[in-house]
Amino acid sequence: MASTDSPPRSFVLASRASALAQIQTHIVLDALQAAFPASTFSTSFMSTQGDKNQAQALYLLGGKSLWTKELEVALLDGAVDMLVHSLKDVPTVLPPGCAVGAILAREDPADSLVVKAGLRVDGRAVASLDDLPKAAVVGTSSVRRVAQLKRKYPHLIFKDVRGNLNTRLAKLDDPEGPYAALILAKAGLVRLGFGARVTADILPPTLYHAVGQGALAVEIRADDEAARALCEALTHRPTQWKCVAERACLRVLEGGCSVPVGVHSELDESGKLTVVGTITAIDGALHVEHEVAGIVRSAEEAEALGAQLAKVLIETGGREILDAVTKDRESRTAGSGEKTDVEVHKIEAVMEQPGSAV
Ligand SMILES: NCc1[nH]cc(CCC(=O)O)c1CC(=O)O
Repeated sequence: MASTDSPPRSFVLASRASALAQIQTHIVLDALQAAFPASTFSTSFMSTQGDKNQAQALYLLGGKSLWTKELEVALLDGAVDMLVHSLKDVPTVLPPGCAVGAILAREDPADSLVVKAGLRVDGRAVASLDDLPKAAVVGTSSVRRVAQLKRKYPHLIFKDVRGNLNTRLAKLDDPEGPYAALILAKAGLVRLGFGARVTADILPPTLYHAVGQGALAVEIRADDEAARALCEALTHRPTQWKCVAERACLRVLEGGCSVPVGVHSELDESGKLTVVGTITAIDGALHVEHEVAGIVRSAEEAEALGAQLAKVLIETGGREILDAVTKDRESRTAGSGEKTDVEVHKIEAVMEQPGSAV
């Protein structure tokens, strides 16, 4: 436990090296520095498995910790003290010794349509997905988005697009490139200063966003009480309750960022939390959707509500959809697991060190 007379500590904040990750880390650093002027904060940026493997479809990479593993190794080693993540990239089960310390106020969690610069169809600007012609190519690397959008737009072609946000926008606007539009998280575009590129939001019931989308999380060592106390001050309670409910739902569904689970949450002034969850088959043919609501007074109660939503989804057809998704992925990745094995060994080595687990 940090006592009040212990010398102010310095904390190293770490994240991926992408432009978005660096901006997000500075958002957290500025908030910490303002709230705790006696402590010092610095940054460290590194690339992750998700950054390194840009060729393979995210869905087939399949791992739940693509964006977090290398960072967690550095955290548990004590090389860094706080990891800044997009919450939606944080697996619902963390390695032993790691904990979510803070969840900051959420940006708009919506998914947005971004149309190719200057694109016109029949002489008119494109204002929504409804304006795109048959066989137009829409770029997104999220199975959740593809699965849901195939239901309403079976005539469009959904094509994987990888790379950081700047790269994706360059691929979109390339006059020789195949994409008529991309679907991207609005929060990332806004934080990078590309908010003006948003053509339209794609909202429920057309598209439910990812669990945790739009929120920033700070991951800490579970036994670092000083870091935990600092993080407590950054946490935005309404965002935290919505997001822990969404994450509890996904945890029960045994999913990761690459399964077609969508959500939408609302918390009103009376403390009533409403969470809608969806599971959609990869081809869009099957879809289950449910809503739960209840008064919540703590993160634990929010978590219980999210877990209850998952149970209803599983019982009403979700189980069959998730099993089919798993089978599909296994059949497409058979014999190509080497990269993942290497990373797993690395993290196990760290977790075996005495004192790194709680
Ligand atoms: N790894 C993808 C990812 N992780 C977080 C964001 C955007 C920011 C957020 O959702 O908080 C994105 C980009 C996207 O989905 O378009």
